[in-house]
Amino acid sequence: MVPTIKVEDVNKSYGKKPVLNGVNLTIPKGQLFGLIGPSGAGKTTLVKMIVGMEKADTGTIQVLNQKMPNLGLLQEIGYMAQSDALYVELTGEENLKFFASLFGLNKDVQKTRIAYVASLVNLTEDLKKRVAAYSGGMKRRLSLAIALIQDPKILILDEPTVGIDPELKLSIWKEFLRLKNEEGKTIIVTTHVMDEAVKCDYVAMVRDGRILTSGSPTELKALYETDDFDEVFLKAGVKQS
Ligand SMILES: Nc1ncnc2c1ncn2[C@@H]1O[C@H](COP(=O)(O)OP(=O)(O)OP(=O)(O)O)[C@@H](O)[C@H]1O
Repeated sequence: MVPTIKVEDVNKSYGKKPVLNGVNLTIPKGQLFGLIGPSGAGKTTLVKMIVGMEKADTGTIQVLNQKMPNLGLLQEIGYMAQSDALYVELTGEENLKFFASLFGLNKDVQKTRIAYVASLVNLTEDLKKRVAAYSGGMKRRLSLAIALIQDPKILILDEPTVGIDPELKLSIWKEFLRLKNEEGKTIIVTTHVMDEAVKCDYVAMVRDGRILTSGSPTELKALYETDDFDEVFLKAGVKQS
């Protein structure tokens, strides 16, 4: 089977600082893939390269069998960045309409998609408010809604639930699982939070620009002989250093 995302021998430096070192990943269609690691590990840099916003110095990245960066794939990738890129003078609804038009959705589809994504992130009641008046968590939720607006095959979500309350976090994760199970979406999520990592099908632990270890949560717990995912990360780090 052709993987949905393939990262091969990727290296990246900013100036003299190496940020990614020989990274390899293969992500099949319909997988919920977690990239976990401490701040500064290189997770954002890696996902930006998969989206096509950054270029690898060496190595290759293929998405849906095409080499990245590739503008033709924009429609197929929903990306939620760590910092919100929103038009704060517009309302939530106007932001969603803007992105929906950018992706060429017709008026009827726009209406249906906006209603769906807004309800998913619990923003239906706030759609008419200007984003300038949104809280940090509401902005995160709107960014997530925008990532989903064009119904992309692939979702790349950089810390999607930071600043979101526990109840909504649970319902958002439930939706990720539904999107994967029922719609076959391929989803990459970066997180610091181990209880989110265990919900993924497959996890890669990143530190200092390298993949320390990877596997399903069950495999990793067995490999490091612990039920505690925090401990898996610590033990993986010790083994490498
Ligand atoms: N545009 C840039 N120019 C220079 N250095 C950068 C740039 N972007 C990232 N870095 C550096 O690369 C390293 C990896 O950053 P990155 O944002 O990928 O980490 P991260 O794992 O996503 O961390 P966090 O969880 O805090 O977002 C950091 O040391 C960061 O300072």
